[in-house]
Amino acid sequence: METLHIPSTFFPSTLITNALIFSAILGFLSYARRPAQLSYPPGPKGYWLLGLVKVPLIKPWLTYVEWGKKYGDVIHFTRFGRHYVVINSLEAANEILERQARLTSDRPTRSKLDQIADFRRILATVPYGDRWRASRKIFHQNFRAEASVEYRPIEVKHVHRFLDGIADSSEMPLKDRIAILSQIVMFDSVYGLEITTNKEGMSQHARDIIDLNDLLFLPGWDAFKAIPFLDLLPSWFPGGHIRAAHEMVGETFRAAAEGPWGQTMDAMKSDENHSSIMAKLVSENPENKSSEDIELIKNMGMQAVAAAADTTMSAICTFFLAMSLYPDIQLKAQQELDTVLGRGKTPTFDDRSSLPYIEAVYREVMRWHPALPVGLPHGSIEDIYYKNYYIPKGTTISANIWAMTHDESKFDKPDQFIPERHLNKKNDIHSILAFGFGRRVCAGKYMADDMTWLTIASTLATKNISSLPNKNVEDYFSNGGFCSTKSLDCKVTPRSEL
Ligand code: HEM
Repeated sequence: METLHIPSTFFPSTLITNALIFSAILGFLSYARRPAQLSYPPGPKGYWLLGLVKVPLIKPWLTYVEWGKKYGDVIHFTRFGRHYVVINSLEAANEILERQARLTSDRPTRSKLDQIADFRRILATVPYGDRWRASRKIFHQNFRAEASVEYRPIEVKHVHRFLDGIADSSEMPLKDRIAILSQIVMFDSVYGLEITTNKEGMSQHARDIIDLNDLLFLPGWDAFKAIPFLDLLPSWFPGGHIRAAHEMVGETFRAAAEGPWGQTMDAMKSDENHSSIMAKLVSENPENKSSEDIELIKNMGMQAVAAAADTTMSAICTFFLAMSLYPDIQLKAQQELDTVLGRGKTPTFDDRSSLPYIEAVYREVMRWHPALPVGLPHGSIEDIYYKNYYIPKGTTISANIWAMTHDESKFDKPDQFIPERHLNKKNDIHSILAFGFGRRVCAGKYMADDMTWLTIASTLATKNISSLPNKNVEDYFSNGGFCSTKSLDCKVTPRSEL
Protein backbone atom coordinates (compact mmCIF):
# COMPACT_ATOMS: atom_id res chain seq x y z
CA MET A 1 0.00 0.00 0.00
CA GLU A 2 1.11 3.57 -0.75
CA THR A 3 2.09 5.81 2.11
CA LEU A 4 -0.23 8.71 2.89
CA HIS A 5 1.85 10.79 0.52
CA ILE A 6 0.65 14.21 -0.55
CA PRO A 7 3.10 15.44 -3.21
CA SER A 8 3.43 19.23 -3.33
CA THR A 9 2.84 19.14 -7.11
CA PHE A 10 -0.67 17.94 -6.40
CA PHE A 11 -1.74 21.17 -4.80
CA PRO A 12 -3.51 23.30 -7.42
CA SER A 13 -2.42 26.92 -7.68
CA THR A 14 -5.54 28.30 -5.95
CA LEU A 15 -4.94 25.96 -3.06
CA ILE A 16 -1.31 27.00 -2.88
CA THR A 17 -2.23 30.69 -2.98
CA ASN A 18 -4.78 30.21 -0.19
CA ALA A 19 -2.29 28.17 1.78
CA LEU A 20 0.39 30.83 1.46
CA ILE A 21 -1.93 33.66 2.48
CA PHE A 22 -3.19 31.60 5.36
CA SER A 23 0.35 30.67 6.32
CA ALA A 24 1.41 34.33 6.27
CA ILE A 25 -1.46 35.26 8.59
CA LEU A 26 -0.77 32.39 10.95
CA GLY A 27 2.98 33.05 10.82
CA PHE A 28 2.38 36.69 11.74
CA LEU A 29 -0.09 35.81 14.51
CA SER A 30 2.18 33.22 16.06
CA TYR A 31 5.11 35.66 15.88
CA ALA A 32 3.00 38.36 17.51
CA ARG A 33 1.88 35.98 20.29
CA ARG A 34 5.43 35.39 21.54
CA PRO A 35 6.31 37.25 24.79
CA ALA A 36 8.52 40.19 23.77
CA GLN A 37 11.52 39.32 25.93
CA LEU A 38 11.63 35.64 24.95
CA SER A 39 12.71 33.99 21.74
CA TYR A 40 11.91 30.64 20.21
CA PRO A 41 14.75 28.10 20.20
CA PRO A 42 17.07 28.73 17.23
CA GLY A 43 16.31 27.15 13.88
CA PRO A 44 15.88 27.77 10.16
CA LYS A 45 13.54 30.64 9.39
CA GLY A 46 12.17 29.64 6.00
CA TYR A 47 10.52 32.20 3.74
CA TRP A 48 10.02 35.50 5.56
CA LEU A 49 6.74 35.76 7.44
CA LEU A 50 5.44 32.59 5.81
CA GLY A 51 7.82 30.65 8.03
CA LEU A 52 7.57 27.86 5.50
CA VAL A 53 10.69 25.84 6.21
CA LYS A 54 11.57 23.05 3.77
CA VAL A 55 11.83 19.96 5.95
CA PRO A 56 13.83 16.81 5.23
CA LEU A 57 11.69 13.73 4.54
CA ILE A 58 14.46 11.27 3.68
CA LYS A 59 16.30 10.01 6.77
CA PRO A 60 15.51 13.33 8.48
CA TRP A 61 17.28 12.28 11.69
CA LEU A 62 20.60 12.77 9.85
CA THR A 63 19.66 16.27 8.64
CA TYR A 64 18.55 17.29 12.13
CA VAL A 65 21.94 16.24 13.50
CA GLU A 66 23.51 18.58 10.91
CA TRP A 67 21.08 21.39 11.77
CA GLY A 68 21.94 20.81 15.45
CA LYS A 69 25.57 21.71 14.77
CA LYS A 70 24.39 25.11 13.59
CA TYR A 71 21.41 25.78 15.86
CA GLY A 72 22.02 23.75 19.03
CA ASP A 73 20.34 20.73 20.60
CA VAL A 74 16.79 22.14 20.44
CA ILE A 75 15.73 23.30 16.97
CA HIS A 76 12.59 25.30 16.24
CA PHE A 77 10.86 26.04 12.93
CA THR A 78 7.39 26.82 11.64
CA ARG A 79 5.33 25.62 8.70
CA PHE A 80 1.91 27.03 7.79
CA GLY A 81 1.93 28.74 11.18
CA ARG A 82 2.46 25.46 13.03
CA HIS A 83 5.40 25.31 15.43
CA TYR A 84 7.82 22.38 15.43
CA VAL A 85 10.66 21.56 17.81
CA VAL A 86 13.22 18.80 17.28
CA ILE A 87 15.27 17.71 20.29
CA ASN A 88 18.74 16.34 19.60
CA SER A 89 20.10 15.74 23.12
CA LEU A 90 19.11 13.47 25.99
CA GLU A 91 19.46 16.34 28.48
CA ALA A 92 16.93 18.47 26.59
CA ALA A 93 14.60 15.45 26.13
CA ASN A 94 14.72 14.81 29.88
CA GLU A 95 13.92 18.43 30.61
CA ILE A 96 11.14 18.88 28.04
CA LEU A 97 9.55 15.42 27.69
CA GLU A 98 10.18 13.93 31.14
CA ARG A 99 10.24 16.77 33.68
CA GLN A 100 7.53 18.73 31.85
CA ALA A 101 5.64 15.58 30.80
CA ARG A 102 2.33 16.90 32.13
CA LEU A 103 2.46 19.58 29.45
CA THR A 104 4.21 17.72 26.61
CA SER A 105 2.32 14.44 26.32
CA ASP A 106 -0.18 15.41 23.66
CA ARG A 107 -0.10 14.14 20.06
CA PRO A 108 -0.55 16.57 17.14
CA THR A 109 -3.73 14.86 15.93
CA ARG A 110 -6.46 17.34 16.70
CA SER A 111 -7.28 18.63 13.19
CA LYS A 112 -10.45 17.83 11.23
CA LEU A 113 -8.45 15.55 8.94
CA ASP A 114 -7.12 13.66 11.98
CA GLN A 115 -10.70 13.17 13.13
CA ILE A 116 -11.59 11.78 9.70
CA ALA A 117 -8.62 9.38 9.95
CA ASP A 118 -9.97 8.40 13.38
CA PHE A 119 -6.62 8.72 15.11
CA ARG A 120 -8.50 8.72 18.43
CA ARG A 121 -8.89 4.96 18.03
CA ILE A 122 -5.20 4.36 18.47
CA LEU A 123 -3.34 4.81 21.74
CA ALA A 124 -0.21 6.02 19.92
CA THR A 125 -2.11 8.82 18.16
CA VAL A 126 -5.00 9.74 20.47
CA PRO A 127 -4.63 13.28 21.89
CA TYR A 128 -3.71 13.56 25.58
CA GLY A 129 -6.80 13.53 27.79
CA ASP A 130 -9.38 11.17 29.26
CA ARG A 131 -9.57 8.94 26.21
CA TRP A 132 -5.77 8.54 26.23
CA ARG A 133 -5.87 7.73 29.96
CA ALA A 134 -8.51 5.02 29.44
CA SER A 135 -6.62 3.50 26.48
CA ARG A 136 -3.27 3.64 28.27
CA LYS A 137 -4.80 2.04 31.38
CA ILE A 138 -6.10 -1.02 29.56
CA PHE A 139 -2.84 -1.31 27.63
CA HIS A 140 -0.87 -1.07 30.86
CA GLN A 141 -3.00 -3.74 32.54
CA ASN A 142 -2.21 -6.16 29.74
CA PHE A 143 1.36 -5.22 28.79
CA ARG A 144 3.03 -4.03 31.99
CA ALA A 145 6.12 -5.96 33.13
CA GLU A 146 4.24 -8.59 35.22
CA ALA A 147 1.55 -9.15 32.57
CA SER A 148 4.10 -9.48 29.76
CA VAL A 149 5.69 -12.48 31.49
CA GLU A 150 2.48 -14.39 30.73
CA TYR A 151 3.20 -14.25 26.99
CA ARG A 152 6.66 -15.79 27.23
CA PRO A 153 5.54 -19.37 26.40
CA ILE A 154 3.93 -18.03 23.20
CA GLU A 155 7.12 -16.14 22.34
CA VAL A 156 9.26 -19.24 22.91
CA LYS A 157 6.94 -21.37 20.73
CA HIS A 158 7.08 -18.97 17.79
CA VAL A 159 10.78 -18.12 18.05
CA HIS A 160 11.58 -21.85 17.93
CA ARG A 161 9.30 -22.34 14.91
CA PHE A 162 10.93 -19.35 13.25
CA LEU A 163 14.36 -20.89 13.80
CA ASP A 164 13.21 -24.23 12.41
CA GLY A 165 12.08 -22.58 9.17
CA ILE A 166 14.64 -19.83 8.86
CA ALA A 167 17.44 -21.74 7.13
CA ASP A 168 15.24 -22.38 4.11
CA SER A 169 15.22 -19.03 2.35
CA SER A 170 13.94 -20.64 -0.87
CA GLU A 171 10.33 -20.57 0.34
CA MET A 172 10.27 -17.12 1.87
CA PRO A 173 12.78 -14.26 2.22
CA LEU A 174 14.27 -13.81 5.68
CA LYS A 175 12.73 -10.37 6.16
CA ASP A 176 9.23 -11.77 5.56
CA ARG A 177 9.85 -14.52 8.10
CA ILE A 178 10.88 -11.90 10.65
CA ALA A 179 7.79 -9.82 9.82
CA ILE A 180 5.57 -12.87 10.42
CA LEU A 181 7.37 -13.70 13.67
CA SER A 182 6.84 -10.14 14.99
CA GLN A 183 3.15 -10.26 14.19
CA ILE A 184 2.29 -13.87 14.99
CA VAL A 185 3.41 -13.54 18.60
CA MET A 186 1.01 -10.62 18.97
CA PHE A 187 -1.87 -12.26 17.05
CA ASP A 188 -1.47 -15.40 19.14
CA SER A 189 -1.25 -13.58 22.50
CA VAL A 190 -3.96 -11.03 21.79
CA TYR A 191 -6.44 -13.03 19.68
CA GLY A 192 -5.35 -16.66 19.95
CA LEU A 193 -4.94 -16.61 16.15
CA GLU A 194 -2.03 -17.56 13.92
CA ILE A 195 -0.91 -16.26 10.52
CA THR A 196 1.15 -17.86 7.78
CA THR A 197 1.74 -14.81 5.61
CA ASN A 198 2.40 -11.12 6.12
CA LYS A 199 1.00 -10.25 2.69
CA GLU A 200 -2.75 -10.59 3.07
CA GLY A 201 -5.75 -10.48 5.38
CA MET A 202 -5.40 -9.24 8.92
CA SER A 203 -1.63 -9.24 8.77
CA GLN A 204 -1.69 -6.96 5.72
CA HIS A 205 -4.04 -4.57 7.54
CA ALA A 206 -1.50 -4.17 10.34
CA ARG A 207 1.19 -3.51 7.74
CA ASP A 208 -1.06 -0.98 5.93
CA ILE A 209 -1.44 1.02 9.14
CA ILE A 210 2.32 1.41 9.32
CA ASP A 211 2.76 2.14 5.60
CA LEU A 212 -0.02 4.71 5.52
CA ASN A 213 1.50 6.59 8.42
CA ASP A 214 5.16 6.24 7.54
CA LEU A 215 5.60 9.98 6.83
CA LEU A 216 3.01 11.22 9.29
CA PHE A 217 5.37 11.14 12.23
CA LEU A 218 8.16 13.10 10.54
CA PRO A 219 8.56 16.64 11.92
CA GLY A 220 6.81 19.21 9.73
CA TRP A 221 5.28 16.83 7.21
CA ASP A 222 1.77 17.16 8.59
CA ALA A 223 1.74 21.00 8.44
CA PHE A 224 -0.66 21.00 5.47
CA LYS A 225 -3.40 20.02 7.93
CA ALA A 226 -3.41 23.63 9.13
CA ILE A 227 -4.78 24.76 5.76
CA PRO A 228 -8.49 25.46 6.26
CA PHE A 229 -11.27 23.59 4.47
CA LEU A 230 -9.02 20.79 3.14
CA ASP A 231 -11.35 18.35 4.85
CA LEU A 232 -14.33 19.80 2.96
CA LEU A 233 -12.99 19.45 -0.58
CA PRO A 234 -14.99 16.87 -2.58
CA SER A 235 -12.99 13.94 -3.96
CA TRP A 236 -13.33 15.16 -7.60
CA PHE A 237 -11.85 18.59 -6.74
CA PRO A 238 -8.06 19.03 -6.94
CA GLY A 239 -6.72 18.34 -3.44
CA GLY A 240 -9.85 16.34 -2.61
CA HIS A 241 -7.76 13.17 -2.45
CA ILE A 242 -6.40 14.38 0.91
CA ARG A 243 -9.72 13.80 2.61
CA ALA A 244 -10.08 10.48 0.77
CA ALA A 245 -6.63 9.40 1.97
CA HIS A 246 -7.59 10.16 5.56
CA GLU A 247 -10.86 8.28 5.16
CA MET A 248 -8.81 5.32 3.97
CA VAL A 249 -6.67 5.45 7.12
CA GLY A 250 -9.84 5.37 9.24
CA GLU A 251 -11.21 2.47 7.18
CA THR A 252 -7.95 0.53 7.63
CA PHE A 253 -8.10 1.02 11.41
CA ARG A 254 -11.67 -0.26 11.40
CA ALA A 255 -10.85 -3.33 9.30
CA ALA A 256 -7.75 -4.11 11.39
CA ALA A 257 -9.77 -3.89 14.61
CA GLU A 258 -12.91 -5.74 13.47
CA GLY A 259 -11.41 -8.64 11.43
CA PRO A 260 -9.41 -10.50 14.10
CA TRP A 261 -11.93 -9.52 16.78
CA GLY A 262 -14.72 -11.27 14.85
CA GLN A 263 -12.58 -14.37 14.38
CA THR A 264 -11.80 -14.48 18.10
CA MET A 265 -15.48 -14.22 19.02
CA ASP A 266 -16.21 -17.13 16.64
CA ALA A 267 -13.33 -19.15 18.09
CA MET A 268 -14.63 -18.59 21.61
CA LYS A 269 -18.00 -20.05 20.60
CA SER A 270 -16.57 -23.14 18.91
CA ASP A 271 -13.56 -23.89 21.14
CA GLU A 272 -14.00 -23.95 24.90
CA ASN A 273 -10.21 -24.09 25.38
CA HIS A 274 -9.65 -20.90 23.42
CA SER A 275 -7.35 -18.55 25.33
CA SER A 276 -6.25 -15.01 24.44
CA ILE A 277 -6.12 -11.52 25.90
CA MET A 278 -9.31 -10.59 24.03
CA ALA A 279 -11.18 -13.64 25.33
CA LYS A 280 -10.06 -12.91 28.88
CA LEU A 281 -11.12 -9.27 28.68
CA VAL A 282 -14.60 -9.88 27.21
CA SER A 283 -15.29 -12.68 29.67
CA GLU A 284 -14.46 -10.58 32.75
CA ASN A 285 -17.67 -9.07 34.19
CA PRO A 286 -19.52 -9.21 30.84
CA GLU A 287 -22.68 -7.74 32.36
CA ASN A 288 -20.79 -4.55 33.34
CA LYS A 289 -19.23 -3.93 29.94
CA SER A 290 -20.41 -0.89 28.02
CA SER A 291 -20.05 -0.56 24.25
CA GLU A 292 -17.26 1.93 24.98
CA ASP A 293 -15.39 -0.73 27.01
CA ILE A 294 -15.69 -3.14 24.08
CA GLU A 295 -14.35 -0.46 21.70
CA LEU A 296 -11.36 0.09 23.99
CA ILE A 297 -10.62 -3.63 24.05
CA LYS A 298 -10.91 -3.98 20.27
CA ASN A 299 -8.71 -0.96 19.65
CA MET A 300 -6.08 -2.19 22.09
CA GLY A 301 -5.81 -5.46 20.18
CA MET A 302 -5.44 -3.73 16.84
CA GLN A 303 -2.89 -1.26 18.22
CA ALA A 304 -0.78 -4.02 19.81
CA VAL A 305 -0.49 -5.91 16.51
CA ALA A 306 0.22 -2.76 14.47
CA ALA A 307 2.81 -1.53 16.99
CA ALA A 308 4.72 -4.80 16.86
CA ALA A 309 4.37 -5.15 13.09
CA ASP A 310 7.17 -2.76 12.31
CA THR A 311 9.12 -1.96 15.46
CA THR A 312 9.91 -5.46 16.73
CA MET A 313 10.51 -6.54 13.15
CA SER A 314 12.89 -3.61 12.67
CA ALA A 315 14.88 -4.45 15.82
CA ILE A 316 15.24 -8.12 14.80
CA CYS A 317 16.25 -7.18 11.23
CA THR A 318 18.83 -4.78 12.64
CA PHE A 319 20.24 -7.63 14.71
CA PHE A 320 20.64 -9.87 11.63
CA LEU A 321 22.27 -7.04 9.71
CA ALA A 322 24.68 -6.27 12.56
CA MET A 323 25.73 -9.90 12.83
CA SER A 324 26.32 -10.01 9.06
CA LEU A 325 28.54 -6.96 9.20
CA TYR A 326 30.37 -7.89 12.42
CA PRO A 327 31.20 -11.65 12.28
CA ASP A 328 33.71 -11.34 15.16
CA ILE A 329 30.95 -10.12 17.45
CA GLN A 330 28.70 -12.96 16.32
CA LEU A 331 31.43 -15.44 17.23
CA LYS A 332 32.09 -13.83 20.61
CA ALA A 333 28.37 -13.95 21.45
CA GLN A 334 28.19 -17.63 20.44
CA GLN A 335 31.22 -18.40 22.58
CA GLU A 336 29.47 -16.92 25.61
CA LEU A 337 26.39 -19.04 24.95
CA ASP A 338 28.48 -22.21 24.49
CA THR A 339 30.47 -21.54 27.66
CA VAL A 340 27.53 -20.66 29.90
CA LEU A 341 24.85 -23.03 28.55
CA GLY A 342 26.70 -25.66 26.55
CA ARG A 343 26.77 -25.87 22.76
CA GLY A 344 23.43 -26.38 21.06
CA LYS A 345 21.28 -25.49 24.06
CA THR A 346 18.65 -22.87 23.32
CA PRO A 347 18.53 -20.18 26.03
CA THR A 348 15.49 -19.50 28.19
CA PHE A 349 14.46 -16.28 29.92
CA ASP A 350 15.95 -17.66 33.14
CA ASP A 351 19.38 -17.60 31.48
CA ARG A 352 19.23 -13.90 30.64
CA SER A 353 21.11 -12.58 33.66
CA SER A 354 23.96 -15.10 33.11
CA LEU A 355 24.58 -13.85 29.54
CA PRO A 356 26.02 -10.32 29.79
CA TYR A 357 27.47 -10.27 26.28
CA ILE A 358 24.14 -11.29 24.70
CA GLU A 359 22.50 -8.55 26.76
CA ALA A 360 25.09 -6.11 25.40
CA VAL A 361 24.39 -7.23 21.80
CA TYR A 362 20.66 -6.63 22.38
CA ARG A 363 21.24 -3.17 23.84
CA GLU A 364 23.58 -2.26 21.03
CA VAL A 365 20.92 -3.28 18.46
CA MET A 366 18.50 -0.87 20.15
CA ARG A 367 21.11 1.91 20.21
CA TRP A 368 22.76 1.44 16.80
CA HIS A 369 19.62 1.80 14.71
CA PRO A 370 16.45 2.60 16.68
CA ALA A 371 13.24 1.47 14.98
CA LEU A 372 11.66 4.93 15.22
CA PRO A 373 14.68 7.24 14.78
CA VAL A 374 12.64 10.42 15.38
CA GLY A 375 10.17 8.73 17.74
CA LEU A 376 6.50 9.66 17.65
CA PRO A 377 5.67 13.37 17.89
CA HIS A 378 4.59 14.83 21.22
CA GLY A 379 2.53 18.01 21.52
CA SER A 380 2.51 20.79 24.13
CA ILE A 381 -0.83 21.63 25.73
CA GLU A 382 0.44 24.88 27.31
CA ASP A 383 3.29 27.31 26.69
CA ILE A 384 6.52 25.84 28.05
CA TYR A 385 10.05 27.12 28.57
CA TYR A 386 13.41 25.50 27.97
CA LYS A 387 16.40 27.42 29.28
CA ASN A 388 15.48 30.94 28.16
CA TYR A 389 13.52 29.81 25.15
CA TYR A 390 9.79 29.92 24.65
CA ILE A 391 7.91 26.96 23.14
CA PRO A 392 4.27 27.89 22.51
CA LYS A 393 1.21 25.79 23.27
CA GLY A 394 0.40 23.48 20.37
CA THR A 395 4.01 22.90 19.30
CA THR A 396 4.83 19.49 17.84
CA ILE A 397 7.90 18.19 19.67
CA SER A 398 9.97 15.34 18.22
CA ALA A 399 12.79 13.54 19.99
CA ASN A 400 15.60 12.74 17.56
CA ILE A 401 16.37 9.40 19.23
CA TRP A 402 18.96 8.63 16.57
CA ALA A 403 20.91 11.80 17.47
CA MET A 404 20.88 10.84 21.15
CA THR A 405 22.07 7.29 20.58
CA HIS A 406 24.80 8.60 18.24
CA ASP A 407 26.00 11.36 20.55
CA GLU A 408 29.80 11.19 20.33
CA SER A 409 30.21 12.63 23.81
CA LYS A 410 28.43 9.56 25.20
CA PHE A 411 29.19 6.82 22.68
CA ASP A 412 32.67 6.45 21.26
CA LYS A 413 32.53 5.73 17.48
CA PRO A 414 28.72 5.74 17.56
CA ASP A 415 28.29 4.50 13.99
CA GLN A 416 30.05 1.25 14.84
CA PHE A 417 28.38 -1.75 16.43
CA ILE A 418 30.30 -2.22 19.71
CA PRO A 419 28.39 -4.27 22.35
CA GLU A 420 31.30 -3.92 24.80
CA ARG A 421 30.19 -0.35 25.54
CA HIS A 422 27.25 -1.77 27.52
CA LEU A 423 29.22 -4.22 29.66
CA ASN A 424 29.52 -3.53 33.39
CA LYS A 425 26.71 -0.95 33.22
CA LYS A 426 23.34 -0.93 34.94
CA ASN A 427 21.20 -2.54 32.26
CA ASP A 428 17.85 -1.04 33.05
CA ILE A 429 15.05 -1.23 30.43
CA HIS A 430 14.14 2.39 31.22
CA SER A 431 17.50 3.60 29.89
CA ILE A 432 16.78 2.21 26.38
CA LEU A 433 16.09 5.42 24.49
CA ALA A 434 14.55 3.58 21.52
CA PHE A 435 11.35 3.25 23.58
CA GLY A 436 10.76 7.00 23.77
CA PHE A 437 9.97 9.43 26.56
CA GLY A 438 7.66 10.68 29.26
CA ARG A 439 4.04 9.62 29.63
CA ARG A 440 3.90 8.48 25.99
CA VAL A 441 6.84 6.07 26.39
CA CYS A 442 6.29 2.77 24.53
CA ALA A 443 3.41 0.93 26.21
CA GLY A 444 4.60 -2.46 24.93
CA LYS A 445 8.26 -2.17 25.82
CA TYR A 446 8.39 -5.14 28.21
CA MET A 447 7.03 -7.51 25.61
CA ALA A 448 9.19 -5.95 22.89
CA ASP A 449 12.23 -6.33 25.12
CA ASP A 450 11.47 -10.01 25.83
CA MET A 451 10.79 -10.82 22.18
CA THR A 452 13.84 -9.10 20.77
CA TRP A 453 16.20 -10.52 23.41
CA LEU A 454 14.82 -14.06 23.02
CA THR A 455 15.13 -13.98 19.23
CA ILE A 456 18.70 -12.66 19.42
CA ALA A 457 19.84 -15.18 22.03
CA SER A 458 18.10 -18.18 20.42
CA THR A 459 19.36 -17.35 16.92
CA LEU A 460 22.96 -16.96 18.08
CA ALA A 461 22.78 -20.24 19.98
CA THR A 462 21.63 -22.29 17.02
CA LYS A 463 22.48 -20.48 13.76
CA ASN A 464 25.31 -18.87 11.84
CA ILE A 465 24.54 -15.71 9.92
CA SER A 466 26.62 -15.14 6.78
CA SER A 467 28.41 -11.89 5.95
CA LEU A 468 27.05 -9.02 3.86
CA PRO A 469 29.14 -6.41 1.98
CA ASN A 470 30.45 -3.74 4.33
CA LYS A 471 28.93 -0.68 2.62
CA ASN A 472 27.48 2.47 4.18
CA VAL A 473 25.13 1.13 6.86
CA GLU A 474 22.41 3.68 6.06
CA ASP A 475 22.13 2.18 2.56
CA TYR A 476 20.73 -0.96 4.16
CA PHE A 477 17.91 0.96 5.87
CA SER A 478 14.65 2.49 4.62
CA ASN A 479 14.07 6.26 4.78
CA GLY A 480 10.77 6.90 6.60
CA GLY A 481 9.62 7.38 10.17
CA PHE A 482 9.31 3.61 10.72
CA CYS A 483 12.82 2.61 9.79
CA SER A 484 13.82 -0.96 8.99
CA THR A 485 16.29 -2.80 6.77
CA LYS A 486 15.15 -2.71 3.12
CA SER A 487 15.83 -6.42 2.69
CA LEU A 488 18.11 -9.00 4.27
CA ASP A 489 20.17 -11.06 1.87
CA CYS A 490 22.31 -12.88 4.42
CA LYS A 491 22.24 -16.68 4.60
CA VAL A 492 21.33 -18.41 7.83
CA THR A 493 22.61 -21.94 8.45
CA PRO A 494 22.40 -24.30 11.45
CA ARG A 495 25.54 -24.14 13.62
CA SER A 496 25.60 -27.90 13.68
CA GLU A 497 26.45 -27.90 9.95
CA LEU A 498 29.93 -26.43 10.57
C1 HEM B 1 11.49 -3.01 19.54
C2 HEM B 1 10.21 -2.73 19.55
C3 HEM B 1 9.59 -1.40 19.86
C4 HEM B 1 10.13 -0.15 19.85
C5 HEM B 1 11.57 0.25 19.52
C6 HEM B 1 9.07 0.79 20.19
C7 HEM B 1 9.23 2.16 20.29
C8 HEM B 1 8.23 3.05 20.60
C9 HEM B 1 8.38 4.49 20.62
C10 HEM B 1 9.65 5.26 20.30
C11 HEM B 1 7.18 5.01 20.95
C12 HEM B 1 6.84 6.50 21.08
C13 HEM B 1 7.25 6.99 22.46
C14 HEM B 1 7.09 8.49 22.61
O1 HEM B 1 6.07 9.04 22.18
O2 HEM B 1 8.00 9.13 23.16
C15 HEM B 1 6.27 3.92 21.13
C16 HEM B 1 4.94 4.06 21.50
C17 HEM B 1 4.08 3.01 21.66
N1 HEM B 1 4.39 1.67 21.58
FE1 HEM B 1 6.17 0.86 21.11
N2 HEM B 1 7.92 0.09 20.40
C18 HEM B 1 8.19 -1.25 20.22
C19 HEM B 1 7.28 -2.31 20.33
C20 HEM B 1 6.01 -2.18 20.77
C21 HEM B 1 5.11 -3.29 20.98
C22 HEM B 1 5.45 -4.76 20.76
C23 HEM B 1 3.92 -2.76 21.41
C24 HEM B 1 2.65 -3.47 21.78
C25 HEM B 1 2.61 -4.48 22.61
C26 HEM B 1 4.08 -1.31 21.45
C27 HEM B 1 3.10 -0.43 21.80
C28 HEM B 1 3.25 0.95 21.79
C29 HEM B 1 2.16 1.86 22.08
C30 HEM B 1 0.72 1.48 22.39
C31 HEM B 1 2.68 3.15 22.00
C32 HEM B 1 1.94 4.47 22.20
C33 HEM B 1 1.97 4.88 23.66
C34 HEM B 1 1.25 6.21 23.90
O3 HEM B 1 1.16 7.03 22.98
O4 HEM B 1 0.80 6.43 25.04
N3 HEM B 1 5.35 -1.01 21.07
N4 HEM B 1 6.92 2.73 20.92
